[in-house]
Formats: sequence, C-alpha cells, structure tokens
Amino acid sequence: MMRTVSEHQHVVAGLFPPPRAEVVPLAAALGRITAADVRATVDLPGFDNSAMDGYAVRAVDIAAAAEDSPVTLPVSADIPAGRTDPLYLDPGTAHRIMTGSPLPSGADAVVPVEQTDAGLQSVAVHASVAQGASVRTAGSDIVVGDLAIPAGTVLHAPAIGLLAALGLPGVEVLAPVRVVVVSTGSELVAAGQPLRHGQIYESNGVMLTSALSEAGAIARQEHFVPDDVAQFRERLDAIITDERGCDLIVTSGGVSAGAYEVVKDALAGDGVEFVKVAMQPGMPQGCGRIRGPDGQSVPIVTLPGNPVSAQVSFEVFLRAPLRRAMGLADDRERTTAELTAPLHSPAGKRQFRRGIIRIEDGRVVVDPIGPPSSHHLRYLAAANALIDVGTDTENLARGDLAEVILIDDGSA
Ligand SMILES: Nc1nc2c(c(=O)[nH]1)N[C@H]1C(S)=C(S)[C@@H](COP(=O)(O)OP(=O)(O)OC[C@H]3O[C@@H](n4cnc5c(N)ncnc54)[C@H](O)[C@@H]3O)O[C@H]1N2
Ligand code: MOO
Repeated sequence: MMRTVSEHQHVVAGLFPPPRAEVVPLAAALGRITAADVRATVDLPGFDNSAMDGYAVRAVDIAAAAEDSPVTLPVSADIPAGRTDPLYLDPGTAHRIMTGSPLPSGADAVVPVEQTDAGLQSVAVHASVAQGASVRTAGSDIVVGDLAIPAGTVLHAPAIGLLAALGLPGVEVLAPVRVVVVSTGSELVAAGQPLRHGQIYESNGVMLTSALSEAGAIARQEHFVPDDVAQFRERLDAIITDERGCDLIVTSGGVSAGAYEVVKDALAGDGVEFVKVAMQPGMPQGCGRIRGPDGQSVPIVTLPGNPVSAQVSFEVFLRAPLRRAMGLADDRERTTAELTAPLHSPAGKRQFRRGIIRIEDGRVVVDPIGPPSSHHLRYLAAANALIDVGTDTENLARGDLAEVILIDDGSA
C-alpha cells in the first residue's frame, strides 16, 4: 500500500531539527528573526537631556517672564552635545544648551532659543515654561530590563536602530538551514557542453537550489554525479565534511524502480527509506538520515528526477518544514478556484496539476495548463498555482471548485 501525502509530509517534517540560533552583527540583521527576547541593557535616554536648542533653567527663575517683560539671567556655561563633565546650574542662572546635551543638575526646564534673545553672556527670556518643559528624562523611552524586541520578531530597520541605540553590537537570530543539493544521472550534461543523443542538460540542481533559497535557506548546489554508487557516496561524504556545513542534503533522481537507481542503491537500508507516495507527480520518494565519515548524522531527502516531480515534491514535502525550522511561517496560500477546463486524476492518487489562477468577472478561476506527466517543465514554469486534486477525486468538470496552492513567489 502506498504512503499518503500527509503521512510522508509528517515523516519529512520529523527530520528537521528545532531552529538553531546564531549571533549576527546588526549590519547583517535585516530581515532576520530574533531567537530570544532582547531586553534593554541601558536606559534610553541614558541621562536627562534637552529636547531643544535653548537655555537650561530653573522654571521658577523665569516664572515672571513674558513677551514684553523678559527675565534676564547670566549665562554661566555652554553645553554642546557630547559634553561629559558634571555640570551644576546655580539658582538664578542659565546654561546655553543644545538638543541632546545633558541637562545640568539643578535645572528642571529648557527654554527654546526662539523665546530668548539668544544672548551669550546673559540671556533675556521672553516666556515662562513649566517644570520639565523640553526635558527628555533618563529612561523615558526604555528602562534597563524592559523588553526591547520580543523573540520571533522579523528585524526591520527601526528595530535594528533600537538595538544599536542600546549599544548592542549584534543580535541572536534564528539560523537559516544550510542545504546542499546534488543531482544524479549519467545522462546529465552541464550547460555549455554539446549534447549527444540520449543526454540532457541538467536542470533540477539549479531549480531546487533556487527554490530552497527563495524559501529562506542557504542553499548550495553540488556538481551532479553519474549513476555510480561509489562516486555518489564519496560525494555525500565530501558534502558532510565540507567546512561550510550542511543541515540537510537534497538529491534528485535515482529513486524509482530501474536497474541503475544510484540513490536508492547507495542508501536503501542504511538509514534512508524509499517509498511510493500516492501522488502524481512525485510518486517515488525517499528520506532519512545518513552518516558521514566521522559518524555525523545528516538528514537527507531524495526527490524523484523528473523535473516537475522534483519541484512539486519540494513544494509538497520540503518547503513548509524547512521554513518552520528557520522560524518562518508557511507562506503558501491555499484557496479554492473555479476550473475553466475539466481535469482527470488517477484513482487513489492525490494529483498536483499546474494552473494559472486569475480573476474573471470578479470570480477566482484557475486554468489547468499542460498534461499531467512530469517532464512538462514549461507548464510548471508558466504556472502560478498547483491544483490539488484529492485522492478520491477522479474527475472534475469545468466550473467545479478546485483546491489551489499559490506558488507564485513574486521573485519573477
Ligand atoms: N518501473 C517504474 N518506473 C518508474 C517508476 C515506477 O514506479 N516504476 N516511477 C516513475 C516516476 S513516477 C518517476 S517520478 C521517475 C523517477 O525516477 P528517478 O527518481 O529514479 O529519476 P531518474 O530515473 O534518474 O530520472 C527520471 C527522469 O528525470 C530526468 N532527470 C533526472 N535528473 C534530472 C536533472 N537533474 N535534471 C533534468 N532532468 C533530470 C531523467 O533524465 C529522466 O528522464 O521514475 C519513473 N519510472
Ligand atoms: O510520479 Mo512521477 O513523479 O510521475 O513523475
């Protein structure tokens, strides 16, 4: 009996470790997700300071000041921003002060320069101000120990600014999953090389690497290997011991029922199980854990080689748990749409057909495009949706409502 899609989804999801944390410098933190609460390590502001360019005073000293009857005070100090020495304001005097400069002790208000004659030796103040006017008190924004940024926050520029204002050089964020993609097949040829009859250009490697990157992973493509078990195993060992690190290996090809199934031959019975999943495309699947030369255990997901099968399998089995392992939501939207053409799906299999979803006369409709078989990459390239036809549905008519997964990632 074949495994259901949801059973295999569960098994693949179980291979992913819980999210890992790493510390990155703030300059590299944009878009990253905080792994832990960040609490304020200093007060902001760190000291009482002026909100205006003007004069630090005791409010009581200028209580009688008015437009036509100014109060004149001697100016006994000048406080530009950055002055660090302790300052004291004697009663009956003023200090010239700039925005952000520390308020001298004794002062309890700032008069904006516009309400004075801007004098340097003495200043005529033309308005009274309340106690606390134009003063930004220490800790009025955030106090040591306050929650500055909660865990799970996607860091945008202002949040990074707050971390910088707190004097933090870096932040603990969730680490992306490092994935290495390796395609298999003796028929594969790299772009730029001439093709002989029976050979094809390799396409799954860069396609899957792109899909993994778009999903947020750090994905790296290895050069493909021929259908040779020894070479494949050697390549896996090299991937596992590579100093760039690898949290997951994704392979394509060599998993079905033929005589030269390199992935299956190399790994079956050795921590990796190969199964048939009741779906089209993407029926032959494998996953598990492999051991490296030093005993390291690395999860591996072995996708079928047909290009549409490989990419649809990524969508169905890998994308959501991969994102979860990085603290990211599964951002693939599902909806229902009216079919503009009939569909046939094999009995007992969940089918994922390519489609174009669009709005017609205010209704959400989906055009099925291309045949069901899994070598029609051009239709997958043109699609913005997968039509998800349930296991028990064999026929859908034009006008029927179909389940649809939106796969347009907006990167085009
Ligand atoms: N007797 C059976 N035959 C097949 C079965 C089966 O159950 N019994 N399953 C079929 C299904 S469904 C699929 S899907 C494929 C999967 O086969 P493999 O994963 O073993 O992949 P390959 O045989 O290596 O390749 C299949 C197909 O895809 C092309 N391919 C492979 N890798 C790439 C690549 N990196 N870039 C571009 N194209 C690639 C390859 O040339 C083949 O045409 O098996 C069916 N057979
Ligand atoms: O199920 Mo295979 O995945 O048709 O191509």
